[in-house]
Amino acid sequence: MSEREAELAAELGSELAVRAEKLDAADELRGKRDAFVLDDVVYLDGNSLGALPAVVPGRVEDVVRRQWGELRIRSWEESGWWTAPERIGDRIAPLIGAAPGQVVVGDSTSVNVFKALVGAVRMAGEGRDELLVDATTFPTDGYIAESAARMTGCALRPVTPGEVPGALGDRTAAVLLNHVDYRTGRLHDLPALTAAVHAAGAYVVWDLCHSAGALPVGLDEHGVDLAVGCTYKYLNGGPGSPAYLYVRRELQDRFDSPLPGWNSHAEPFGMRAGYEPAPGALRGRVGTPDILSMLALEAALEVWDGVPVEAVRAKSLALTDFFLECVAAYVPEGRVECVTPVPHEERGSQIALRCHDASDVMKRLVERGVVGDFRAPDVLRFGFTPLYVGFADVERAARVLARTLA
Ligand SMILES: Cc1ncc(COP(=O)(O)O)c(C=O)c1O
Ligand SMILES: Nc1ccccc1C(=O)C[C@H](N)C(=O)O
Repeated sequence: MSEREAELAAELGSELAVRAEKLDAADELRGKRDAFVLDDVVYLDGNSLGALPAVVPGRVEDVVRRQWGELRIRSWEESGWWTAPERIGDRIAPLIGAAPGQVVVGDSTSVNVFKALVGAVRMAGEGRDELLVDATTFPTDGYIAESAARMTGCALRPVTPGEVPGALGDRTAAVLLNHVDYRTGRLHDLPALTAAVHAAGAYVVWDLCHSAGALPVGLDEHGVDLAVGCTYKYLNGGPGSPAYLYVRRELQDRFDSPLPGWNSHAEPFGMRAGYEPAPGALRGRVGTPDILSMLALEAALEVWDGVPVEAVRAKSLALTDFFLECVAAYVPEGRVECVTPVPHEERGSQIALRCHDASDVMKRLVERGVVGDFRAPDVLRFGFTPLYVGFADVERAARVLARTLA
């Protein structure tokens, strides 16, 4: 770099740093950062594991020492343990555009994908023996779909989300899609794809792992049939926190879970030999809930009090726009290729940059205090959680990235 070039870069850098400061000062969500336990690392991996909300350790301590340690068995009732899956489901519901009574928390996302897909095929009924799955999906969804297809006697057709409308037909039973692609960060058109699946007389299952807590989903508004998602990314529930299952109210009576455990029985303590499903979202339950993780999640969700998802979306787009601008200013042209769509309506809350030495670059970035992640074979992934990431973080991340790529 010539002296003049270095001067220009420094000027540009200080201009962007000043802009970052102003953007942070004007940010309505700025105060939310204090609700999290953070250090001086720029944490851009909340799309893999959300940061720890400060309220969680104390709550978990109470659950362990008092609820478990002192109340013991009484806590199933007195501490609200038994009803936690539906209570916490109702806490998540507004974040994904669902009215109460349609979301139940429990099990992993993978297990809920299984329940939802097999449940969808069973609802579709005779003559519909084809299952479409997003060919670019996070692998677990593809594995589960393959097994669900085999078990239900369906043929599995992997297609890209864009190919779905053309692939639908009168044999399609169900379609499994991702709202935001885990690798590229592409946001798919949930309203249009849902409408297309319905026009073909089939059922749609949406995986919301990378959208819930980052952008409005509108499940009820768009008539989604079934949806699943994890709670450890933008919902900050903690490592391995339980996932959730949404079953649209009008379908609940017909939802025939392939995992009908005693927790979804109409009368669990009746200890009857025959299975009779509980009404409502409860039907999505299986066995005894994982109380420690579940109540940590419940505490974590308190950070959402008074936070509209629309404000989160607006900040998320501003953060990713600003990151793209800083990367364009600092990183030599051609060194990375952005694989995340630029139009807002096609972008989730992450930026994915492709470069041949991505694995190595991410290791060095982490050493320098900027934490994103690497996704094989060549993607640098940066997730922006609007509740705790600020604009100065974004500017610093792009600056350190440029230095690392040099
Ligand atoms: C889209 C998507 N689906 C599913 C999963 C994971 O499922 P599970 O919670 O069962 O590990 C992830 C990430 O872990 C994901 O990104
Ligand atoms: N659950 C995990 C456990 C360990 C490491 C990563 C994850 C992830 O969630 C990865 C994420 N789903 C992704 O989009 O890559």
